Amino acid sequence: MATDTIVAVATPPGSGGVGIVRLSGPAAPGIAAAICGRDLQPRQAHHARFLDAAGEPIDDGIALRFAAPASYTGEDVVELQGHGNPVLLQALVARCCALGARMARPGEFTERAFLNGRLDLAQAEAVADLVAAGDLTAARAARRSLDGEFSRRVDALAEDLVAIRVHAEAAIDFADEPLETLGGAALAARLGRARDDLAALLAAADRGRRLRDGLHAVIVGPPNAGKSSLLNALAGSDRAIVTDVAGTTRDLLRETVHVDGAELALVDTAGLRAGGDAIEREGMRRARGELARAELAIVVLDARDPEAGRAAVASDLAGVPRVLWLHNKSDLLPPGAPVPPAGELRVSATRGQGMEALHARLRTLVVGEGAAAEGEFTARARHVDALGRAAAHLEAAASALGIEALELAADSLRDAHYDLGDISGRIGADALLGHIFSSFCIGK
Ligand SMILES: Nc1nc2c(c(=O)[nH]1)N(C=O)[C@@H](CNc1ccc(C(=O)N[C@@H](CCC(=O)O)C(=O)O)cc1)CN2
Ligand SMILES: Nc1nc2c(ncn2[C@@H]2O[C@H](COP(=O)(O)OP(=O)(O)OP(=O)(O)O)[C@@H](O)[C@H]2O)c(=O)[nH]1
Ligand SMILES: [Mg+2]
Repeated sequence: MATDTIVAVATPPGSGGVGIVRLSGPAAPGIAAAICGRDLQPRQAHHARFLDAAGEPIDDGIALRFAAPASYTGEDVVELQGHGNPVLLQALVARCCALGARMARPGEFTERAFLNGRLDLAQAEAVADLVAAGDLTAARAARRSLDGEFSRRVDALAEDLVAIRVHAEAAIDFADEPLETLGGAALAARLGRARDDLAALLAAADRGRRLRDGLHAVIVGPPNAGKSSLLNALAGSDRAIVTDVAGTTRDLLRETVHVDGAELALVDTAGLRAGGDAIEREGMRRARGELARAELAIVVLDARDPEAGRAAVASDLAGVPRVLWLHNKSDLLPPGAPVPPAGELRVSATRGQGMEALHARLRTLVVGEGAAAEGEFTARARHVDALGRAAAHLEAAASALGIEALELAADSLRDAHYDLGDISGRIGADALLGHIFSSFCIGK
């Protein structure tokens, strides 16, 4: 348990209806009593004046105390909920510091919740994901991780590994007997199941990671096809200038959008065509530079003449790992117009036709096939990496078991078990902690 007391403004910078100063640590109740002029009862809302050193009110508001260990951090916690004015909030923080608190580092409240066993590491990371979630689907996935859904699956697997390790270690002690008589077949079967479970968890975690990390997607196509209109439709706002003049967009325009929980870092670009003035040519140069780094190209064609557009961009798409072809302006097509080739979508950016199918396709491109929305949770590259290492160690354990090299198998099983421990942070992960919590916002 920490001996010092931390303080920070927990609400976002700027002014708002209410602003919260949060304290955690043993001195929090005393500091709050000095500021409020009386002791605070745990879990009761008190309306109080928040006093400065001279006894003059800095603000008035609601004071709340949570007594250790029944608090967010597991320590004594106090919240001073004042008016949402940054000047007043900073004055309150300064007063808390004068009374013995110190300013919290980013993520330090959640770090303390972790250190005091209120959350495991994957859950603590999910707090940051929940705060950053760009839509409700992403928030729900983060919520599941925060509730421990991901951690429970990791823990269940870790428990299986413990049982398998115990079995393997016991067999080592009877090394003069054949493995068969020591339940070798059952051991191999259990290990096989653990490998299957791990593979399924790895796939789910990788989807969770892609959900969180998103894709860098570049919108390209011939001039006037509706690229900027598409960006606006996906963003749900008039981000980009749209006109009927070919060559409207010159510079790159970046916008992060969320489709069904998946994040896309979208870039609108200048239309690609031969010729153009100096500005337009510079715009095309930038568009091609962006394409070279794209994880996904969204090609917008005019549905009335897709082949001309296709020819104009085809040579620029080499090396882009994913390409989605859209036939835009479907509303202008005559009835009975030929349907696009398989895999290509017909949409109308301005009328909204086909946008639902587009959302579904984009989500699949980000998260991958087989991504059941149900039960999805957020995960990070760090988790996927740990699961991948554990999977490699289980492979090695299975091979070793196959040649009855029990000691080797036991070593690999232990390594796999430790890999899983990195995810929850329950088995020595000190080096990771500073890195993880420093990416939080202050006051979280
Ligand atoms: N005002 C306020 N709102 C907030 C937070 C906060 O710290 N303060 N949170 C901060 O992230 C989130 C809620 N998370 C919280 C998690 C646990 C506890 C807590 O006091 N837990 C105790 C008591 C549980 C109970 O009685 O229900 C415990 O777990 O023992 C508080 C907030 C979002 N809203
Ligand atoms: N009817 C119809 N018009 C559209 C649609 N999408 C875009 N447009 C119109 O097509 C014109 C060009 O749209 P933009 O979004 O500016 O096209 P762009 O591809 O960004 O064009 P540049 O930036 O010049 O390369 C505008 O007049 C839009 O209103 C659509 O789905 N249906
Ligand atoms: Mg444009």
